[in-house]
Amino acid sequence: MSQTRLHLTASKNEAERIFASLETAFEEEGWPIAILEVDEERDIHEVSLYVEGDADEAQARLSHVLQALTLNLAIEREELPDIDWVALSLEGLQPVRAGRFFVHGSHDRDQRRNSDIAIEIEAGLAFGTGHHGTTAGCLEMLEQVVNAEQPANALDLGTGSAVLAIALAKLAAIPVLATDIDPVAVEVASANVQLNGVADHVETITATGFDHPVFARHGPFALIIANILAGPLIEIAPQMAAHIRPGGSLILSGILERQHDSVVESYIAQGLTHITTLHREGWVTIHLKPNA
Ligand SMILES: C[S@@+](CC[C@H](N)C(=O)[O-])C[C@H]1O[C@@H](n2cnc3c(N)ncnc32)[C@H](O)[C@@H]1O
Repeated sequence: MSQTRLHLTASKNEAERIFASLETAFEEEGWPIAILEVDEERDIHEVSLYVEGDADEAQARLSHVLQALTLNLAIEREELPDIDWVALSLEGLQPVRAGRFFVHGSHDRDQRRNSDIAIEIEAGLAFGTGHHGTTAGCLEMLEQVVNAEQPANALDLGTGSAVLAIALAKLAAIPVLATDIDPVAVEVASANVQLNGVADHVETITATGFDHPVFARHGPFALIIANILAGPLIEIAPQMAAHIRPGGSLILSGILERQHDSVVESYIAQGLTHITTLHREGWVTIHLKPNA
């Protein structure tokens, strides 16, 4: 189906407020919404809404959201032809190495080395190609934790493209539950799981936090990895603590350096110990373990 892209530029704070309101205003449609960091120093962020269906109605609702937030921002509209989004999103995508992992698109298969754990990713509209500091930080830390602890199972909460779930399945050959709040991401995740030949190990589902019956069947988990954002990570700290096995590990990312202490404190309050933190491009990846 053809799509219309409605987009506008805003400060980070405005973009986050718009994003939160759009999620509510367009809840039923489930259309993808994205915030792109265009220029962090000048605080320019681009909010895009990909509309399948009545674009006039969507634009009117978006204007209404802006009015309600008292933001006077121009909405730009772009009709998107039927194109191969996956191919487009991979144009110019450079492969990335993080620890032993080599994350690449289909056009860079020939750059794989024998010693690599290669992960082929078609990112499409889902987040996670290994380029972001948070994904790369998670890949590095999960390799260290898996090698040290040999976990028996894992949860990748906020799986996006499934890059971390695939990394876990390839490195440790353990059952991995991969969840995401966004059904589009779950479709992309599931396709990537198939593409990388790890469908026997990875189950993908749409879920918000731990709100899904699957958690009654799965878990507790020896390893939970969640690259979402500081806010939701703090919110779900009690459930995280309830779903981690004694002796297990929690890897948290999507956290800005200045948010580090408040995330760690909220997990310490749930009976976890802070083990270590990895810094990458202004983002942190945090390793915690339940108290013995
Ligand atoms: C930053 S991306 C991370 C993708 C991938 N795991 C990676 O490391 O590259 C965060 C993902 O978490 C999902 N997400 C955000 N909040 C969530 C929640 N409460 N429960 C489940 N998924 C969530 C988003 O839809 C998004 O796909």
